[in-house]
Amino acid sequence: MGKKAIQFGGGNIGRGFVAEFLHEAGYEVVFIDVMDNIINSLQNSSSYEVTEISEQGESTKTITNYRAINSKTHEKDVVQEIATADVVTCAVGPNILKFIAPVIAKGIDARTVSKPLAVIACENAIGATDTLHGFIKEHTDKQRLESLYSRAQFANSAIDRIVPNQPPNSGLNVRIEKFYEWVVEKTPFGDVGHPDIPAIHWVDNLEPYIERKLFTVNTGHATTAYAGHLVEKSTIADALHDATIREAVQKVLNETAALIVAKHNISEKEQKDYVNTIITRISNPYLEDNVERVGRAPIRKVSRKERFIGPAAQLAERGLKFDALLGGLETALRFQNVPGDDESVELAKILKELSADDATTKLTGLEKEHPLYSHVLKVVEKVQKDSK
Ligand SMILES: NC(=O)c1ccc[n+]([C@@H]2O[C@H](COP(=O)([O-])OP(=O)(O)OC[C@H]3O[C@@H](n4cnc5c(N)ncnc54)[C@H](O)[C@@H]3O)[C@@H](O)[C@H]2O)c1
Ligand SMILES: O=P(O)(O)OC[C@@H](O)[C@@H](O)[C@H](O)[C@H](O)CO
Repeated sequence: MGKKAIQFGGGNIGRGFVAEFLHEAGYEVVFIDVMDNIINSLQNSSSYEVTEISEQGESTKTITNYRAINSKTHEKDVVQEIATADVVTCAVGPNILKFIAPVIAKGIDARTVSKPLAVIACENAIGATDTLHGFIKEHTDKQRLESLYSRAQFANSAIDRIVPNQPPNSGLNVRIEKFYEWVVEKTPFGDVGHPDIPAIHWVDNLEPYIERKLFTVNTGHATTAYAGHLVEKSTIADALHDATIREAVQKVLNETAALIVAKHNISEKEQKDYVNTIITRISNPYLEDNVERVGRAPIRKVSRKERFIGPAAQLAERGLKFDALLGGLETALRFQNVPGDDESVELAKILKELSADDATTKLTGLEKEHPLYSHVLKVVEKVQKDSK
């Protein structure tokens, strides 16, 4: 039998990144989603195209050998597919992991094949597979927990590729940047060995990779999006044309670079080159990436381990500068009531109804005695005052 991968999420990264590389590695890909239109389109087609865009031009790959199942209506089928698969990946968003865990737990429980399933969450979050793993354990019978690891192995990952929202009428086809990076922990696979997916860079310690990515690409991206949204820029590239925004982004990335260099044994020169590459990537006008997509879900983005508070807290602990990150946080807190973004509505409500102290704790999860707390509190107070 050929190799089979189950991909939760047939969205931009699911189709335009994970499935592309699973397909190239020889896997049949079974997409699992809850959106009828995506499932129907996948079921009614035998191929779609991934077009990679770079300054040098475009190149197109054709993705075939896939099926699709709606987990809302066909849960039993999903369980059967997982029971006989080699790999489960997902790109559904960090807040959705708790919803896909129950069916994955059932699928793992139903396995009879001797080789364990490889589970790799492909989300923008630190320890996303650990989070999914935790939910899967909650949905596994206590008597079966001890033997869980003979049925499945769990590895965290860091993924990097800009996939903007796709133009209407593009169907399943995806236009994305050519650059990509997919880094996955190899130690969880032990003697079994990791799956054979050539696009993956396997490492023993993921932390330097995920922190460097999240606190450079995503911190820079989010700073641009929130500042751009405030002055009504529509795309990330437009926002970065604004000298004030570009300077703010550069200052934020100087601060996160100080953390990356101090913590991860990465040289200043290497990090500087990385930052320059990232600014060039996110400035790519051909991607037409809008500020609302990049700023989406602001409550997630201002949380404890995420792109502003995550690095600022660590910088504060080390006695290093974090003022520019507080500026980025302030613009993030002003991303309120954006049409189509539920978290931006919830953010406005939290800032309106809670005291500054309660809002700071609820949004950032920072402990009151943390050296960053009083600084963030002032930012929250300022935004609350301006919102009245
Ligand atoms: N787009 C990018 O540039 C990019 C790059 C790197 C990482 N990521 C990360 O990848 C993840 C997905 O992002 P995206 O841009 O592809 O978003 P997307 O909205 O395009 O895709 C998410 C998909 O998940 C599906 N989904 C939602 N609930 C589900 C459920 N319960 N079961 C199965 N499917 C479900 C949605 O219907 C949608 O098709 C996020 O964590 C994001 O941070 C995105
Ligand atoms: O996907 P999010 O909402 O966590 O963040 C938005 C963008 O910054 C993100 O999708 C980037 O495009 C991506 O992380 C690039 O690798």
